[in-house]
Order: sequence, then C-alpha cells, then structure tokens
Amino acid sequence: MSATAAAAACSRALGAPRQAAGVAQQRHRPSAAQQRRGNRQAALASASTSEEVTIRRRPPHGIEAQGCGPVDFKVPLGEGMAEDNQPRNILEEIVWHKAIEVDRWRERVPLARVIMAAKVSPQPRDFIGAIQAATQRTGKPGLIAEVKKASPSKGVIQPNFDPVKIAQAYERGGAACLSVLTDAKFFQGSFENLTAIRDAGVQCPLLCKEFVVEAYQVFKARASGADAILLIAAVLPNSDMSYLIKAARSVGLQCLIEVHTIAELERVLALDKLEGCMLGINNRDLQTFKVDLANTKEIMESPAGKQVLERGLVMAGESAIFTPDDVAFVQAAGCSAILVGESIVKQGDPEAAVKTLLELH
Ligand SMILES: O=C(O)c1ccccc1NCC(=O)[C@H](O)[C@H](O)COP(=O)(O)O
Repeated sequence: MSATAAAAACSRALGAPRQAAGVAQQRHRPSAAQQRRGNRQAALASASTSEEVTIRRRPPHGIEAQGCGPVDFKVPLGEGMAEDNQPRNILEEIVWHKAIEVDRWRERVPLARVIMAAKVSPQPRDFIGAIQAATQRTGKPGLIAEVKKASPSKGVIQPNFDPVKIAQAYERGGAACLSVLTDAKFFQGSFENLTAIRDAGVQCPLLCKEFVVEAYQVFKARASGADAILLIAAVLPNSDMSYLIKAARSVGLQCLIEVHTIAELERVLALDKLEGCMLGINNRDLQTFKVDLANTKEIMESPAGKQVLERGLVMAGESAIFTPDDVAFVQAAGCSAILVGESIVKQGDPEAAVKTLLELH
C-alpha cells in the first residue's frame, strides 16, 4: 500500500471528522476563490463550535498573508475584521500558531510516514497504571513531573536546562510519570527532548505536552517515544476529542484530557468511551494567567466532579502546586494525580525538590 493510501485508510478507520483531521486532506495551494470560501468556512466553524469550545481554532477571517509561488501577498481585511482576527488569549495564540506549524511539518514529513514510525515504535508504557501504582505505594497523588524550560506566563524558568538530567532526577526523586513540553515557540520545548529522555533509559511513562489540534501530532508524539498525549477541552469539541482519542488508541497512547471549568468537565464526561483516558483540572486562568487551586476544589465538588470519583477515573490537579500543603489540598479535593512544573524545575536539585514536595525523605 502506498504511503498516501495508508494515511487515507487510517483516516477512514478512525472516522475523521471535518475539523480534526488533516489526515485525508490532500495538500494543495488554494486558489483565491477557494481561499475566500475557506475563510467563510473558518468563520462558520468557529461559530458552530463556540458553544462547545472557548478557543477559536483559526483566525475567524482567515490568515491575512498568503504565499503565492515566490511572493507573499496580503489580502486587506474589511472594517473591524483585523481586530476580530487577533487572538483573544494565549491559548488561542498558541493554537493558531500550531496549525501553521503542523502544516509545515506535514510538508517535510508526510502523515503516512509519521503513522508508520508511530506503529513501529517500542511498546508504550502504562501511564495511568504508573500513577495508580505510585498512589498505592505512597498514599500520595501520583506525580507527573514536568520537564519545562519556559512558559508564556513566567518566561525562562530554568536557564540551566538539561532535559535528560532533569528527567533522570525527577525519576530518582519518586515521580510516577513525566510530562515533556514539546512546543518550541511558547515553551522552548521540543519533540527531540522527548526522544532524548526516552532514549536515555528513563523508565517513567512520558506525557507529550503538546497543544494538539490534529492527529498528525498524536502520531508524532508516539513516534517520538511518548506513552500519553494531552488533549485540551477548551480547544477540542467532543467530535474532535473522540477522533483524537481513537487515533491515540490506534498506536497505544493513553490520553490526559484537560479541563478548566465545570462545563468542560460535564462535556468531556459525555464522551462515549473514556478507557485509556485520565482527566486533569488546570488551575491556570489563560486570560489572566492567575492561578488558583480553589478551581480544582470547586470543580471536584460539582456533580460532574462527583461523577469522576464514582466512575473511578484518575483526576490530576494541574499548575501552581508548590508545597506539600498544596498537594494535600488537591488530594483532599479528590485528585489522585498532580502535574507539577515550575516549583520543581526551577530548583537546583530537582530530585530533592520532588522528595520534598511528596514528603518522601
Ligand atoms: O505555564 C503557562 O504559563 C501556560 C500558559 C498557557 C498555556 C499553558 C500553560 N502551561 C501549561 C501547563 O499546563 C503547565 O505547564 C503545567 O500545568 C504545570 O504548571 P506549573 O506547575 O504551574 O508550572
């Protein structure tokens, strides 16, 4: 089977929805008429999904600058459109840039090759199982320790950044799993870091902390050594979410589905199948960057939060966890996992930082 036929067959098998895919689509330069049509469809898509997701996946009036052979040209936007075409928050900015980035990756390495690389990668590890085992062993939430050099809210957090050494130190300290940021522009991360950590013999299962908008990224994550992938409910309507979960399962990846609000949790819980998935509540407000652990408590106290516990789903408290008291707070709220970056990565001795946070001395 040719590479293109393999990609198309995979897309059909997964039941690609209109938005998530990029799988079955042929790559071509659009004509001006197609571009105008595309712009209208983009506006429609952002309107039709607005009830489900808070993040617009593309600029509503299309991208202004177009490449045409060797020249770039700009189609001026109508009155009021330029303002509308500005990202409303950092997540939107990240996601809009991601779509362009994924297009570039696909031009260099076609999807079918990435799928094949994902399928021949060494057997994935059980990410959720490792969290549950750590909780049983220690009585504490399983720690997902994040390999994080920089962030949009804090700039560079760890200037002396050696991803492999940090990952090894986290593991020695007692982390159950690791999270590796792969976004280059906003977090100074990379897929190469993920591969380097996997190749260095780290045993902890690895989460690819990527801003997923297309299945391409899911397969790239597996091909780079990930065991789990992040899916953000603010970005992905349920149709895309189920498609991406299926794509992840097809190559043995588990999913961490992240929510920021009760409404997002309610929506995610309505997904058909959540096997191989865990959930996370992010405590960072992406409009203001303010963090508040009370977000986890409030969501877990809602009927949707109670349902998470009744269904035995693993829930992680994410962001702004700095002290053992913070760990105890989110555990009391019902979290059996925590995802921690800044507080442990910025310290000179990440191994000791993990032990202190989990009180494992
Ligand atoms: O960290 C940020 O500034 C940020 C901004 C916009 C989108 C996502 C962001 N962070 C991703 C994360 O989810 C955190 O890296 C993770 O939860 C760890 O948070 P922390 O322990 O506060 O570093």
